[in-house]
Amino acid sequence: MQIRFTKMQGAGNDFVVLDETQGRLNLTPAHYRLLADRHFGVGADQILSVRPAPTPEVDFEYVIHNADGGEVQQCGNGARCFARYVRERGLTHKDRIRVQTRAGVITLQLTPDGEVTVDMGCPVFEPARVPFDTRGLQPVPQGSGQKWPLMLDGQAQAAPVFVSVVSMGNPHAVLLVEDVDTAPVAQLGPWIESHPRFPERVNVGFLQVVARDHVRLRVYERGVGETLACGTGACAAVAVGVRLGLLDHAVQVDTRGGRLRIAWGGRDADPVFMTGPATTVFEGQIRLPDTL
Ligand SMILES: N[C@@H](CCC[C@H](N)C(=O)O)C(=O)O
Repeated sequence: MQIRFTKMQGAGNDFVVLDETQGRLNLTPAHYRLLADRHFGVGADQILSVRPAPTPEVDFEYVIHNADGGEVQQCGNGARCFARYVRERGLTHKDRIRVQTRAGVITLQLTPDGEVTVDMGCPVFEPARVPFDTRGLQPVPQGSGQKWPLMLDGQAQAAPVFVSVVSMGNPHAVLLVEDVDTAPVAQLGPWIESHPRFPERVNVGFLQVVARDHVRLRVYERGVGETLACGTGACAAVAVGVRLGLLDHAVQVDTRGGRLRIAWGGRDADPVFMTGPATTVFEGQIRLPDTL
């Protein structure tokens, strides 16, 4: 089969976007892996599918697959690209778009300067809902937050790594580091991503606090590896930083691929707002095997 796609990026987190508003393409996990493959396919961190609204309360359904072919609940940088995509293709004329994700409904607002602000919903810190298995662990309190000691079984490192856990619809573990440039992202990222205490695996954020309103962040994403930016990772890192008493409520997040602005009021019922860029890179067609 031959399918049309649009390549997009938000702060360097890149996507293949597929229009399924006129009918499902019926792709398998192997098809998503091939689309994401940077040598044999188009190349992307995630594949985003635009589907018709499943209920009258929303405008579209937003379906996300990681480069490893697995379907996931949420993607922040992708949400901004989704908003630009549906507007650029004339699928809606609205500036404020509500979409159904596997993690619930989120609202995307196109701003006059071409950026997109997303209401990403409320962070959830309850470990069981991340999910994170705390059995036998003693948390270290800090501010109104917690850090959990994580032993990396079978590794030379004897001391625990301390992580804060939070769900932004998808699971995140956040570690504080002195300097993201020298942080052991390639070593610790995959160990923590697949640590048995995270039954659904986890996205791993390495957070450097520069000032109360400015951080630097690298994220080792579940199902992908390190990406140039992770929108939900930025929301998770700022929410954790606020809870630990390290950050104010509006924070500039510098990633390797660009800058995001995150605002969170600090209470359980406060949603996190993420603002940043979204760009169309090119459009094309790709031939995929019918069965894969
Ligand atoms: N790049 C994303 C997150 C995509 C999903 C993530 N890898 C997961 O498995 O939960 C973002 O911008 O939020």
